[in-house]
This record gives sequence, structure tokens and C-alpha cells, in this order.
Amino acid sequence: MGIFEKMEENDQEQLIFVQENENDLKGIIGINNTILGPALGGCRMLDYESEEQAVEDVIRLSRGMTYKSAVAGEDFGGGKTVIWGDPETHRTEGLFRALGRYIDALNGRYITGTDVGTQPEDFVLMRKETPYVGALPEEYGGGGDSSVPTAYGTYLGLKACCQYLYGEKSLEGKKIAVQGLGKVGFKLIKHLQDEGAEVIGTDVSSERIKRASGLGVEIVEPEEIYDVDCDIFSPNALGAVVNEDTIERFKCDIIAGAANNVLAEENFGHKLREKDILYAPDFVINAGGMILVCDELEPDGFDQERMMKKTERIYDQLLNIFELADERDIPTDQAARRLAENRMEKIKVTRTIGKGELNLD
Ligand SMILES: NC(=O)c1ccc[n+]([C@@H]2O[C@H](COP(=O)([O-])OP(=O)(O)OC[C@H]3O[C@@H](n4cnc5c(N)ncnc54)[C@H](O)[C@@H]3O)[C@@H](O)[C@H]2O)c1
Repeated sequence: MGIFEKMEENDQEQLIFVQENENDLKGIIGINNTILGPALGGCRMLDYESEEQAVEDVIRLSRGMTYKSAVAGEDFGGGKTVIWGDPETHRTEGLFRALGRYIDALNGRYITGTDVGTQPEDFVLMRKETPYVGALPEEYGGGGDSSVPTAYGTYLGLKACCQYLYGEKSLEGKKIAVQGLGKVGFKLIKHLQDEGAEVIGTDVSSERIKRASGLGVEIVEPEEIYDVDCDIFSPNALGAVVNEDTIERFKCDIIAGAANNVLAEENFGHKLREKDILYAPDFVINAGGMILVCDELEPDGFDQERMMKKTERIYDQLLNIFELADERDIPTDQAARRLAENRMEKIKVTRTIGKGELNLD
């Protein structure tokens, strides 16, 4: 499929290819949608196998940000940047400052921050060239570790799932299989244990397994996690974990976790519904980190309490989505996208009010 076809399929407004020899920068800034406001989305650095893979990634990720922001009630659009390079060897001052110059030239149409392969300190460097940067360290006025609100929002999301399915939001006594015990997963298991849930976990890192074992988490092999008989399966590691190989293996009532792009393809939303597994759409339940960045960009600066309050809205938003999905008999991820699209349509119309002007000068 050609680039324009891919853009058309995903309602992509803009792709900006940036290249700079001196600092070995090859990147793509993707602006998916700016109906609600400037496009917001992190900057991913990955040693892609091909140009095509980088283009696909930037379109898919920036589209996801459009939905994430719209459902969370934020006034930002969706964007993302991908840098084609190895984060172990290519993260240099020159590269991030060069990218900052290109982002600055967009005059605020796009705001960036960290994602896989980039670190807050990269954006401290970028900020020397542009103010359109979020997710900064606390000492630079940022909100700090985004995995804190992400884990908290995910925990509340699990409670919303229980409320909807069992009529009781408590996680006490629930058996929860957690895949990935990293920044988000580890904080999540603490919330779950505090509420009396039984946690089974897995990771590929021995150091992270050791840390979770220390909390009394029962550990299984990475491949075994899909077969655990449990109430909730919580993916907090990789994307595409609901796929052709795993769909028949799940023995849970609920799938809800922070990982991005949990469904390998959109039709797995239908398959989960057919199997009576309640799915909390990833771009809704994992919005805490994005909410933190949006709060940094408030005119009066970052406010921790306000940010956590906004994160708490994830609970009600999920309940709305589950109701809509049942009313329309559609998968929950589709219901969430409808909610986002409705909000964008309404705001688009609102913003035409007062536009008709007659200039008599
Ligand atoms: N950090 C955030 O604020 C945030 C926000 C939104 C979404 N997410 C998503 O949540 C997920 C977790 O993010 P994180 O910040 O905790 O990342 P992380 O890198 O700290 O943690 C991921 C963990 O998954 C483990 N892992 C990798 N492959 C695995 C496998 N096959 N089986 C089991 N474990 C495996 C890693 O060893 C690591 O411990 C990611 O998908 C990320 O995109 C994170």
C-alpha cells in the first residue's frame, strides 16, 4: 500500500520526513488529527527494519493518540514522532536538538515527549531549541514519572471492569495475571495487593521477577501466563498479545492492562466479545501518562492533585464505554472509538460558532 493510501485509511493529516546528515537524524513526525487542539504524542526511537515499518508505526501510533486524547476529554489532537536509529548508540545531543528545530518550525502544531527508546533527559536537550516539549523531569517543571498515573489509572480501570461485570468494584480475592513487571506493572501489583487481590506475574527480566517475588507474587514462565485460570488478565508488557495464537487460551473474564495496541488486529475485539471476555480498550485505560503531559501544558503549570483527579475519570469513562458497547452490541474498542469520534465531531461544530465575520475595514 502506498503512503497516501495509508494516510487516507487512517485520516492522517500530515507526515513530515526529517533528515540531517551531521547528526545522523532520520525521523518522521506524524500529525494524525488536530480537531481538538495541537497534536500531542511522544517520540519513539527504534532501529526499524525498513522505511515502510517506520511509516506504519508513526501512522498507527499517532492515530492511537487521537483517540486517547479525545476519550480522556483532553483538548489535544494525536501525533507521534519516530526516529529511525538504535537508542543504545544514536541518542546524541545533536540529534535531539536537530529534531527540536524541525518541531519548532511547526509553531506548536505538534508537542512531543518520551516514548519507547527515548528518555526525559533527551527532551531537556531538545527544549534548548523548542518550547513544544512535555514529559520533562520534575526539576524542569515536569510531572515526573508517567508510569505513576498510568498504573493508577489502570488499577481504577480494573475496578471499573469488576463493577460492570460483577456489580462490585472491589478487587479483594480476585485472581489477576499480570504480564510485565516493569515500571507500570510493578506499581500496579502494589495497588492490587493493597486491595487483597491474588497476583500471578511474569516477566522476561530476572531482576524484575526477583523484585516482584519479594512482594509475594507467584511467578510463572512468560509463555504460561496466557493459560492461567484467573478473573483478570492484565497485559503490561507488549502489544498484540490478543492474537490468533492466544485467543483460545485465555481463561479469564476480563482483559485490562496498560500495554499499547493489545489487540493484534481490530477484529479481535469482536472475538473477545463472542467469548464473553470484557476488554478495557488500551487507549482508554492507559491514558494516565498522557494526562500527566497534558497537565504540564496547562497555562498555570503542572498540578499533581489535579492530574490525579483527571486520571480518576478513567473509571467512569470505561463504564460509559461498556454501556455503549452493550447498547449497540459492538466490541468495547469500537464503542470507545465512537465516543472519541462523537466528541471530535461536536467540538468541530462548536468551533465554527462565531466564525462568520464581515470585515468592513
Ligand atoms: N509508562 C507509561 O506511562 C505508559 C503509558 C501508556 C502505556 N504504556 C505501555 O505499558 C506497557 C508497559 O510500560 P512500562 O513503562 O512499564 O515499560 P517497561 O519497559 O518498564 O516494562 C515492560 C516490562 O515487560 C517485560 N517484558 C518484555 N517482554 C515480555 C514478555 N514477552 N513477557 C513478559 N514480560 C515481558 C519487560 O522485561 C519489562 O519489565 C508498554 O506496553 C507501554 O507502551 C506505558
